[in-house]
Amino acid sequence: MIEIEGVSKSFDEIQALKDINCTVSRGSIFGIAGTNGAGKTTLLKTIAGVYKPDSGKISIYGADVHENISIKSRMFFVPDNPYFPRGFSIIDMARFFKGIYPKWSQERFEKLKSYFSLPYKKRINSFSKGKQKQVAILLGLCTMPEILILDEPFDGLDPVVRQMFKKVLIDEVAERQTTVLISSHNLRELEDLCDTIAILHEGKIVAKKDIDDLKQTVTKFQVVFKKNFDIDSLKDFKILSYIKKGNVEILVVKGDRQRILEILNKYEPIVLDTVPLTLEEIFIYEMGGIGYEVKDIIL
Ligand SMILES: Nc1ncnc2c1ncn2[C@@H]1O[C@H](COP(=O)(O)OP(=O)(O)OP(=O)(O)O)[C@@H](O)[C@H]1O
Repeated sequence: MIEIEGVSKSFDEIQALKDINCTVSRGSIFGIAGTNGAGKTTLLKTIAGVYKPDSGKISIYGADVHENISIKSRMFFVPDNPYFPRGFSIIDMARFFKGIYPKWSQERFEKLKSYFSLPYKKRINSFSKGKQKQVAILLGLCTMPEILILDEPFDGLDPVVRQMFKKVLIDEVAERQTTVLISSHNLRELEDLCDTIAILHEGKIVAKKDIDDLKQTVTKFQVVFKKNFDIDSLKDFKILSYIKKGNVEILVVKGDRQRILEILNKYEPIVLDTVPLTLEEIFIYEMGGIGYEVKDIIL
């Protein structure tokens, strides 16, 4: 539903986005990870129609998003530093948004209000950065968007509130099929929330993965074999890492776990452990093969 085709964007001599191609399907939570300056904000602002790409295009529901008011009215963008008019409280903002967003839900506002403890009648500009971000996300949810774009939403939120927002977002997608795009400089932050994660580095998408698929297909095995193990017996699989430490062999292999276990069992292992991998480790192994210094890209 969101089609990004050959998008590039420069600011003077800085090329912030370089030929980005990607599709985001409806009802998915799509994460964009990358270090400071990778191009995350530029990509999100281009998707939100704030920036016009220098080349390429972004289509949402088949139409170009830039200067398209009808599409923009179906999305909500929470920037890294949300802006609130001077002197406005959350209640004032709710009243203001009710007037400009046709699908504003007062019912949802009341529900979220009882859930998130915030000073609803105080000036938002006096709030901490984390609290201002909470307000922006909360108000964004009440506009009942079809597409919710969140730039570094968890930055500055304490762990309890972060978990609460993650739950609200997951419920939102499950109930309303909202498409959510989230950026973060921390891959771990996106791990338990996103269906798909793209890693942006120096303006390019250097990896894009379906999370469930990844977790199922990449396994780490720690084995002590009785018989001499021949790594060639796994030639039908992609070996992402193979290390031998004394008599312990550590393999990270992509492919059907059951079939791999059958092969390893032929060497009569004395010890055979399958170790769950974090998403970060999977990306490191996967991208190691294409020569990126992943540790520098994902924090
Ligand atoms: N309005 C602008 N004018 C000039 N350069 C810009 C502008 N916006 C972004 N850039 C540059 O484009 C590059 C990508 O910036 P962007 O803000 O998109 O990265 P980011 O991944 O969101 O970084 P961060 O995590 O620090 O917010 C950077 O080199 C940045 O300096």
